Parts: sequence; C-alpha cells; structure tokens
Amino acid sequence: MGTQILWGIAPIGWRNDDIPEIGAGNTLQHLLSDIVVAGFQGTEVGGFFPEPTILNKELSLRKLKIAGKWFSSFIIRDGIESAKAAFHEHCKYLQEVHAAVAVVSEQTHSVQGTSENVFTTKPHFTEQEWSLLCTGLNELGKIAEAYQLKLVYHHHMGTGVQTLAEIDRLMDNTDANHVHLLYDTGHIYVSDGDYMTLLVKHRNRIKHVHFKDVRESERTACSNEGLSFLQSFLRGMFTVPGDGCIDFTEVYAYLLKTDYSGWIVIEAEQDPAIANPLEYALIARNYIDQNLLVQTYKEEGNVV
Ligand SMILES: O=C1C[C@@H](O)[C@H](O)[C@@H](O)C1=O
Ligand SMILES: [Co+2]
Repeated sequence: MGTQILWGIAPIGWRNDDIPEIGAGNTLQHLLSDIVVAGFQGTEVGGFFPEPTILNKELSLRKLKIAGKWFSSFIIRDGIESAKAAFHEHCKYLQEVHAAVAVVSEQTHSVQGTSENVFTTKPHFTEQEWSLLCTGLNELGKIAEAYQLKLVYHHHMGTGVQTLAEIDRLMDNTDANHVHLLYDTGHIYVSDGDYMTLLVKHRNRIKHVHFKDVRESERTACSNEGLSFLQSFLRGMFTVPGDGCIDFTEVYAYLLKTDYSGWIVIEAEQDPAIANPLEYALIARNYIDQNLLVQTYKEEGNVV
C-alpha cells in the first residue's frame, strides 16, 4: 500500500468561475507557468481553459497534470436524464485531458452565486429531492467510471449539501462504489466550525482533497455583516494553508496514517488584484515543505 500524493493548486486564485471578471487578464500560460514556479504538479480545469488538444500541449510543455474539473449538477431542478447528458460531455473532456476526478456539486436552489447571506441562508432539500439527488448521483458515478474517472461530491457553502449532517445523509444514501467524497477543509470549517470530524467519519469515501484555509477574523466579520458567499471571498475569508486558522498538520497526518492516495489541491479564492496569486502559491508551497512534507519524511524513518 502506502501513500501516493499529488500536490496541485487550483486556478481559483488567478481567475474565478464564480466571478469571471476578476483576474480576467491572467492567461492560461501565465497561470500554468506560475504553478511550475511554485512547484506544484498540476491543477484543476477552470471555465476559461481551452479545448483538450490546446490544453494538453500547454500542460506537456510544463510537465503538469490535470486533477479534475467542477461540474454544477441540476439533478433536482432538471431531472436525471438532463444531468446525465451534460455530465457525459464533462467526462469526455476530462478523459481527454487525463484527469482523475469529476467534481460534482448539486446547485439546485443554491445561493452560492447570489447576494443572499450565506451564513443564514441555504437550501434544505425535501425527502423527495434527497431521493432524486442520491439516485441521480449513483447514475452519474457510473458514467464517470466509463471515462476512467471517479465522481467526487463537493460539499459547499450555500448549497443543499453543506453541513456534516447533510454530508452524512448523502454518504448514507449513495452507493460507495460509485459516489465518492471531495473533502474541502475551508467549506466544512466555515459551515460547522470543525474540519476533523468529517475527515475521520468519511475518510473511506474521500478520494479528492481541497486544502482551503480560512481567516477567522474575516469569517467572523463576514458572518456579522451577513455577507454573501461571493462578497465573503472578495473580502478575504479564504486563503492558502499557512495563512489562516486551520491546522493542516493534523489533517495531513490523518491522511498519511490512513494511506490517502490521490490529489491534494490547494484552493483559495481571493481577489487576485489584492492577493498576488504567485505570492500566495509560494506561501502555500513553503507551508507544505516546512510543515507537512517533513511528516512524510519522518514516516519513512528519516531523522530530522
Ligand atoms: O472547489 C471549489 C470550486 C469553486 O468554483 C467554488 O466556488 C469553491 O468555493 C470551491 O471550493
Ligand atoms: Co473546493
């Protein structure tokens, strides 16, 4: 067995699909070259990425890989058949860029992209909606496998699968063979004020990881002011590991102890006009090298 971890960083610090205007001047080439400078092995696909042959060329020039890509599903709103058709297209693209996972988030009734207070407003699915969602995800999971991908579900602020209780329900009612979990430290911390319980409870379903850190003072301010999800990230609620309040040494130690293999993707949405993306990528890299990789080194029996 043993642990095989690939380290990536998401485009979200350079350009953000939730607010496409910010960082719009950052090109694909600029982003990918910054990722190389910061010493990461790959990234996730952003909405502005080109078709597979062009992307593969730019990736191979820099020896970078693609981990996966976000997919907003509307299983509840549009029905399973409609979601399946869109997901086939998504998986086809991902297979062509040799990705490992398809990141799925159900966006029916979501307030993620709205001006609603994300700390007090979120959808609560009915019994019928839960049943449709879980059945639909099982179907999408099988489609992902046909493209040599794993479907990993992204719990997310402002959506119907946000809290630990909601993630429990999703895990309990979907097929573990087809529906896996993406563990995002930042989202579960902002939602529940805790990140270890989810990790320990559902470690056996976790097949993809986002390391997102949180500035506690900004989280409190955003919550007190009743900001939306988009306003909160523009305000600086999220940051890279090493710059916020999450103890990633604890998270990483647990992943190592349980032989996690796969991608860990640094993901911190910030306004690139305020937080220089390369500078923050280097802060993350430095934190990983100084605080996390030293654990792998010790596990291998080395003396530090
Ligand atoms: O994985 C993610 C993808 C983004 O589009 C999303 O809004 C962000 O919060 C996230 O965690
Ligand atoms: Co995420």
